[in-house]
Amino acid sequence: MVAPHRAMTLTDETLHELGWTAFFSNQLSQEETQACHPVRVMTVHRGQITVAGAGAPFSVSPYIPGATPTDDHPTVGDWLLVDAATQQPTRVLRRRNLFKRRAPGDPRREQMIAANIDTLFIVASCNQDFSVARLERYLVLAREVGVDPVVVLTKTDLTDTPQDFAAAVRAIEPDLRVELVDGRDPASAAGLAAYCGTGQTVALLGSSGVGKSTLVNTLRGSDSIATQAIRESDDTGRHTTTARAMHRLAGGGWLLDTPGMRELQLSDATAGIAEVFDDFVEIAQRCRFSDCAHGGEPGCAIRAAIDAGVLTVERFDRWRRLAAEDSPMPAYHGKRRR
Ligand SMILES: Nc1nc2c(ncn2[C@@H]2O[C@H](COP(=O)(O)OP(=O)(O)OP(=O)(O)O)[C@@H](O)[C@H]2O)c(=O)[nH]1
Ligand SMILES: [Zn+2]
Repeated sequence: MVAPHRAMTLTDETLHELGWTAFFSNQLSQEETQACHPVRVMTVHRGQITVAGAGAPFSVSPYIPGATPTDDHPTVGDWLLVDAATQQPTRVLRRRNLFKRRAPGDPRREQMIAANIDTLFIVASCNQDFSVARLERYLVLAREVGVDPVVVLTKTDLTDTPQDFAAAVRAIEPDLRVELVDGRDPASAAGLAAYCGTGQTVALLGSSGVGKSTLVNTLRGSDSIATQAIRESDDTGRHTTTARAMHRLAGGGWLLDTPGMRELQLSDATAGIAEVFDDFVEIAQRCRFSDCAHGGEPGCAIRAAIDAGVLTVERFDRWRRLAAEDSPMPAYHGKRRR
């Protein structure tokens, strides 16, 4: 029994490196444990997905028989069960979290972007582009999706007072994790290694120019984006080169980076807003009128709290703006719908 046991251990290690945990293995029935292999989706590209498991990466069909809601189909970062005999995917395992966006050109349709991310780096820079309001929006999104956020403040070399920026972030939420980095300097970015260990999956979000690509290159070390294309056969047997979505990091973790992830916008985020502004939500419950607009109605607990210095008027304005954007009324969205 020695040899099979050793083989088993090796397999487990490989899956562990890919991010396999009890959360996923607990979902397998005894039958599935015997008949299927778990694999992680590395790339989704033109009707083909590339997966990695115990063994070399290979391509499988993205079509799962009987999977009707769109969400039952695989996206990047997913764990998928593949039938050992037929190599056909049988089902997507329940996700820890799922990033979606409105499909470009059809806002009623949702598109899956990425799944099973352990840590979301919300990137902002220590310069005039820094905006608490924008960070709050990204935090709301992180809460909504159910992913752990870490705020990464870049360009610390361009300011004498990086701690002031960090303090402004902590004022949003006292327990928020904040990392200060010069994104171009590997030694400075070393503080991020704690989130990028074996089997850990991270993703980055942030506005244009804050230093996301710079950070990605630093985290990946010598393993630049250009060297991580994978070759796969398309339907006609020709070889095509596909940009990978899951990038191996020096510390053993994974960076999930797709164009969709970078372009993510805040959409419906009611739950997330309530969590980031839980102090406001709680106090608003004490307003005399349940539909209080906090605009000067009698018995408004929010106004009273602002007057008493318990809540700041700046955060109140941001809360109101986010809540308005989140409203189902098109007029609040600031863009016309046809
Ligand atoms: N001084 C300094 N410059 C930085 C730092 N991080 C990034 N930069 C510079 O800022 C500029 C923008 O960085 P990018 O990494 O391209 O930013 P990005 O977020 O990927 O931008 P998009 O691709 O537009 O989304 C580049 O000129 C970088 O060299 C930093 O920590 N310090
Ligand atoms: Zn009120």
